[in-house]
Amino acid sequence: MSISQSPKEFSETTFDYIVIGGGNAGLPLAVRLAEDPHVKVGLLEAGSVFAEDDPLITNPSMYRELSIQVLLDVERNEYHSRLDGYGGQQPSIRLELPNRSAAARRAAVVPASSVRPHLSLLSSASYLLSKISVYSGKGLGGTTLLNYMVWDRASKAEYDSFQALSSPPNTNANPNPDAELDGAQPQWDWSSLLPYFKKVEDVSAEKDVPNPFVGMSLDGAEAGVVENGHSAREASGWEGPVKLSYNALYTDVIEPIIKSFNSLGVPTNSNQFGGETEGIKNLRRTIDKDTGKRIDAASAYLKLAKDSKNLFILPNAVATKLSFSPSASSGTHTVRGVEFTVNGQKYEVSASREVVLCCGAVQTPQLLELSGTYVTSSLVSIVNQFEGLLTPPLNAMLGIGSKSLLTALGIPSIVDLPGVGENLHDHIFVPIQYLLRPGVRTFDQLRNDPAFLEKAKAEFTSSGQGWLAASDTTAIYTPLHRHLEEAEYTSFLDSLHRWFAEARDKNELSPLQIAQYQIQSKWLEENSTPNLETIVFSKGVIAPEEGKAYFTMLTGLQQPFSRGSVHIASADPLQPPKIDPNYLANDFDTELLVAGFQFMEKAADVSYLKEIIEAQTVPPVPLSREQLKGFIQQAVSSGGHLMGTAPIARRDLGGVVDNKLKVYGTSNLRIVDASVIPIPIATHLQATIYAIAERAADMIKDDLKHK
Ligand SMILES: Cc1cc2nc3c(=O)[nH]c(=O)nc-3n(C[C@H](O)[C@H](O)[C@H](O)COP(=O)(O)OP(=O)(O)OC[C@H]3O[C@@H](n4cnc5c(N)ncnc54)[C@H](O)[C@@H]3O)c2cc1C
Repeated sequence: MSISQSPKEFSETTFDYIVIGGGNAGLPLAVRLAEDPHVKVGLLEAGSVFAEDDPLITNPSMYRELSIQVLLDVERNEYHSRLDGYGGQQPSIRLELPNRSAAARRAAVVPASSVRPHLSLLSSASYLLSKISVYSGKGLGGTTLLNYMVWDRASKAEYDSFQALSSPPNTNANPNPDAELDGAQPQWDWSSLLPYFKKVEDVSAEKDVPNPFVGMSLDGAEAGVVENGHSAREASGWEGPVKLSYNALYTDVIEPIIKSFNSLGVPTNSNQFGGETEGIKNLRRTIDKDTGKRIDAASAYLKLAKDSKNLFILPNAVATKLSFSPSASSGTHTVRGVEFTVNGQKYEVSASREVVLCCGAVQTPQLLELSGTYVTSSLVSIVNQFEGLLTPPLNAMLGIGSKSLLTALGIPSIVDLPGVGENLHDHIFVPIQYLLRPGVRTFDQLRNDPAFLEKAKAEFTSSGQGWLAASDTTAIYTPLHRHLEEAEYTSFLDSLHRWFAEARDKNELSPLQIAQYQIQSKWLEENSTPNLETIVFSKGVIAPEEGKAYFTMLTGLQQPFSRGSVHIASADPLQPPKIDPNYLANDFDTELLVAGFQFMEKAADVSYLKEIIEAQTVPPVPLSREQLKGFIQQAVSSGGHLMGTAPIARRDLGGVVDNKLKVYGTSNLRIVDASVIPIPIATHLQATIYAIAERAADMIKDDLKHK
């Protein structure tokens, strides 16, 4: 493998495969493709390569700073400015939400009088700001360089839904999953992804150490341990590149939290990787147990390629366009090369087989919409001598995406794919925070007690262990029916169905939204997937006072009904696209968050938690249902899980890629990243994206075998 410093040399190489974006998906994909010594793989990455021991990346405690940055949207620090994928090359993207405007805040139902006395306490809280920031990582490793390192999977039902959206109507799933290796359209479901989840993972750190989660050792009847599908051992991978470990230290709030949620009927899930994900989960982490350091896509995968002679990585290179040649016979377009810039200088590089877009859910649709010209610019300069004779001119900018949207920007669309940049969804969160009674041990100790912090630093430096290697890993995944009384639940479903029928009849929903609704409403009815996640932070997150300890919970909507979009705002590839997250556009999303929030309040009222709580600090006063809706509008923040903008789905539904991840209307352009996830799934995304990348590598290799 070579990490090239010469864009010229890189551009003069003809690669078999060019991968654009060296993140969570792109880097693993490039490394796996280069396992075939007969092909040449080029990887373009917009960001830089971080040193293996850069503490900014590797020290897990840095994520605590990040969590405050992202969830509360306070000023950006060095951590962000060096890594932010939407900043740097691209100006930072801060979302203006109409419902967060000053006017809306004034009109919000939380009475001003109840907020004002606490204003200083809340001054950095996101719900007093009118913008939400969304982030992604920029650098070899992508967002795995800065994410919170938690590792989980969605449920079987959620992955199975990919198949329902991507297979032709009225056909059963491919009865023989092996058939896909003989050129048939592959399946996208739990069974076909499971081997790839396992291929990525290395859980060998768990070999001799039982899961130390306090929930596992609580009284069995109380914990109500879920036994399901595969055994925990069978469902996990033991030899993959991504080393995983369980947290070794738990704060004093974790046991009361588990007991409180258990007593509300939520079981502890001892086998969250087996396909059923409801319950209290102790999430794994991408942390090497021996060194205490973060494992990102670069630290995990580059070592696999260290001896390869056919993988060429060019950092600090922003891909700006693709060049195509039209195919008269089939009507499909073939990508010939990629234009990129390094330090403002333009270059082009050719791909003889395929180009794969792995730029994440925001920049992948941007590149599609700006996808380039019919031929490379060198050829254009020759052709330009005949300017005026050719219609349309060969150097005209072309795009892949909605014809009407692109035409409005003066860009002819070569493949009319209205789904490009649509279907944006995210997980969104709302906080509640409690001040704890004196003596309760939380991560606040690191903030409040300098001697404790020094001791923790020394321990981390000498052994990679201790409180600086520890993190919060408790998450509670629940289906809606756990949150509501039977009558409330039935009435929620009834009004949801009524809304759907009306919206469909008024043509307010896209074909994809209609298909997704059938799936998401079934999940709600059958309780087959969790709909809400509660994340626990054992510390004060929102303006904590000196010397005091807190715990914070965030309720997170996992399967929203609202859909946003990402589209180019200009034909300049270096300008950021416009992200419209459209959070809470659908009232049922607010209703679901109300149910999630009230469940957190209910848990805090159970004796185990009640005993250790001194006061609720955020929101500062108990809220009525109507006030709570206003608070949600103001306090909601992004979970950083943007996905779905180039979904695997049938073309007639608005899909952008087929089951082989190929962009419709092209012969050799694929997408492999968060944008292909077609429907919201209740999980943090990185494990799923690694698995999709591993699978994509096998598909591409297999296609080459059958050529
Ligand atoms: C703050 C935060 C915390 C998170 N925490 C977790 C967590 O704890 N667990 C979890 O599972 N998930 C988490 N996620 C989500 C998860 O990390 C991301 O969804 C996932 O990593 C995205 O993977 P990707 O391959 O789609 O994109 P990325 O990993 O972002 O990769 C895209 C790459 O493409 C590059 N690129 C973009 N445009 C161009 C271009 N034009 N030319 C060249 N290169 C380009 C970028 O620089 C980047 O390296 C978190 C996300 C955020 C933002």
